[in-house]
Amino acid sequence: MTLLSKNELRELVLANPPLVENMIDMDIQLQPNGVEMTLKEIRTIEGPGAVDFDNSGRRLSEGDTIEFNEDGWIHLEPGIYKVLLNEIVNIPKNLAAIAKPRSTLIRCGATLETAVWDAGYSGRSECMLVVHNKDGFDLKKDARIMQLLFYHLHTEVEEGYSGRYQNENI
Ligand SMILES: O=c1ccn([C@H]2C[C@H](O)[C@@H](COP(=O)(O)OP(=O)(O)OP(=O)(O)O)O2)c(=O)[nH]1
Repeated sequence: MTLLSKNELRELVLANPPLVENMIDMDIQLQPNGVEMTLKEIRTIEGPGAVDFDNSGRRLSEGDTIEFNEDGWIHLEPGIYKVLLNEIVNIPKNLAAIAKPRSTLIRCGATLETAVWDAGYSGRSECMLVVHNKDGFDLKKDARIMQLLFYHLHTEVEEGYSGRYQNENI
């Protein structure tokens, strides 16, 4: 696997379908080693989820949207939250991606928990925000919160992602 850098990312963002669409400002969000993703919405995570082997007993936790104030900010007390991103990603069959929070979050005692973006997935993704700081953390709508890192696969997958979250939130 090799990590894509800025010029390759720009080409793929300008392709059809775009690797990442609905960016606020491509010039700011395209970074040397990845694409910065921004905050659309924050929700609570409520009720027990469930997961098993064959997904027959899978149950997702629920949650409510937390509103931004009139200046576009949210103050979050310590805890866990679901984060919805503004951007829609379209991962081709020869790439996969992983994400990391911006170090600014880490430096403030907050972080994001993320999984793997599969070859062939399209959608507006969701992650978990964890606020560890006892005094909480403030976030503004559209904040750049995480970096998505795209990797070339040694071999393209024959069948792309076709799970439950395909085309989610779009
Ligand atoms: O932090 C992440 C990481 C990935 N994704 C997207 C891209 C990924 O391709 C898709 C599905 O993720 P995963 O394969 O981990 O889901 P699953 O729990 O295994 O469910 P399924 O088997 O239905 O895909 O969700 C997110 O929304 N958030």
